Amino acid sequence: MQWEVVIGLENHVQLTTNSKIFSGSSIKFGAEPNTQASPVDLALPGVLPVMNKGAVERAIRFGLAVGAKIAPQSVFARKNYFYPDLPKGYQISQFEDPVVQGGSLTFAYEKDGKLETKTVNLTRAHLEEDAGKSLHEDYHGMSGIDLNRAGTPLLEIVSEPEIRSAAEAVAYAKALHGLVMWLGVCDGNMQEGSFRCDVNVSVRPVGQQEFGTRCEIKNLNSFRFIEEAVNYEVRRQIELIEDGGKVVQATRLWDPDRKETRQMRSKEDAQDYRYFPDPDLPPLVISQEWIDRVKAGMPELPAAMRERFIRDYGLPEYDSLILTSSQAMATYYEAVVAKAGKANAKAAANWMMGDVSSALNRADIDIERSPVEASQLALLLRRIADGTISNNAGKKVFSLMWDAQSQDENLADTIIEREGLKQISDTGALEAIVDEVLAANAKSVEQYKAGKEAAINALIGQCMKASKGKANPAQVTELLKKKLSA
Ligand SMILES: Nc1ncnc2c1ncn2[C@@H]1O[C@H](COP(=O)(O)OP(=O)(O)OP(=O)(O)O)[C@@H](O)[C@H]1O
Ligand SMILES: [Mg+2]
Ligand SMILES: [Mg+2]
Repeated sequence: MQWEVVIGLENHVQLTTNSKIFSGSSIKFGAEPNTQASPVDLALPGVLPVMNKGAVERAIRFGLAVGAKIAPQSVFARKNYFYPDLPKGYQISQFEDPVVQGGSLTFAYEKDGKLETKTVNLTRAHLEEDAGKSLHEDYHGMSGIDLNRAGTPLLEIVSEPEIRSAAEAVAYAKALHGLVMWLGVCDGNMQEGSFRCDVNVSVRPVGQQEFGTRCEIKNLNSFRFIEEAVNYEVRRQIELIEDGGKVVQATRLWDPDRKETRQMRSKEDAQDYRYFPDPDLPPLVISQEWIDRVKAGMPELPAAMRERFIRDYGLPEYDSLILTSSQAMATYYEAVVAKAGKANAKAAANWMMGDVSSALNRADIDIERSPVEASQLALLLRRIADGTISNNAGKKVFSLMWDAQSQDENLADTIIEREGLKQISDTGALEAIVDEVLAANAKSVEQYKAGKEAAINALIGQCMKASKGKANPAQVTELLKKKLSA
């Protein structure tokens, strides 16, 4: 049987406010346990929550960026459940009328060596408060509760079940991560839990309309865990069904050490939470003026920048998506093009998606910390474009520039000179090489003259070898053709 994978993601994005969503307590990470929990966060009797405007503003930013509807009026509800880290016995969230409705996210990824782009629709994004944290290790031999995180503002972003593989799920999550950081609504720190992902996974026979039963893997805080957990879960569900079993809707946890998902609890449905509007909070009203004000203060958005890259630099959609996957990447790219010229825009994109990205991945650093500066890369591109060095020599120069960790604006020239990488473009010198090669390769010459055009490649290869790779291949080809047709 052929199976199709169906995935929907819920992302909990911690907002970059200074204080909590309904109280003035700080949300700064790393404070002593229980030093940042106010009576409001603890729901002590007689206190009332007050909505943090900054959190709403960030939700509006996000909604505008994904082309969603910003609800003119949305409602906070109580989601009731019992857990030791939830001091109130309920979480304030949004249920029926979320603040952000609809929208979509477009992203690029590689599938079986092919470059793909995809748009996933969003269901909603709603504001809610985070719960506290149970400390199971090393607390006087007991479990302790740290309520510092209780009341931290979150935006929960929910996708439609339109994702079809682990690779797509990772690409979606990365695009979302890049976007919320771009917008400044989240610091994106996954180790500190600022960006967490719940992955809903089901499988169905190819061709079947109805969805299979989903399992939800909670709280994944790395892209690798998303990939591993989805792949494991898909295999588990298929094996279960093929053995005659049935998937039960459940919440599962990913165990990164044993590389498996484990059932945490059978899934509760909305009705189990007994949602009802929070009587302590009035409806959240957002005027068009407020939306306009937020819009006016937003940076150029990735979607607009993408269009501009396609229009102004002639880039394919895939390239434009990759280059706008983070603001730092886009800024770097534009700085390279500004110095290397628009004619080198596509070459700059290729370099960034190729050698630059590989080097960053190997060093496990972001582009902000790249030892090769945009202006240094731009000079290298110009030297390749003007024929000073070959593309291959360019790769060597790049790797030497990377290791040099130098601020030298002319680093590329310095290295080309030092390593003697300049192409031989002097026609006299080239002619000598070409003549020599023609004399020594009578057989290829004969084949070419007999109409086998591919025979010229062998001759080009010989010329490159004779010049130790420094001949300009375009010039060599031209010279060879001229001499062979003479
Ligand atoms: N059959 C299915 N297979 C895979 N994903 C699904 C399926 N049905 C729904 N989903 C996805 O599951 C997610 C459901 O999230 P939603 O927040 O609406 O509800 P929930 O998980 O029940 O609530 P909670 O926020 O309490 O976890 C969505 O991303 C949706 O696309
Ligand atoms: Mg949810
Ligand atoms: Mg869920």
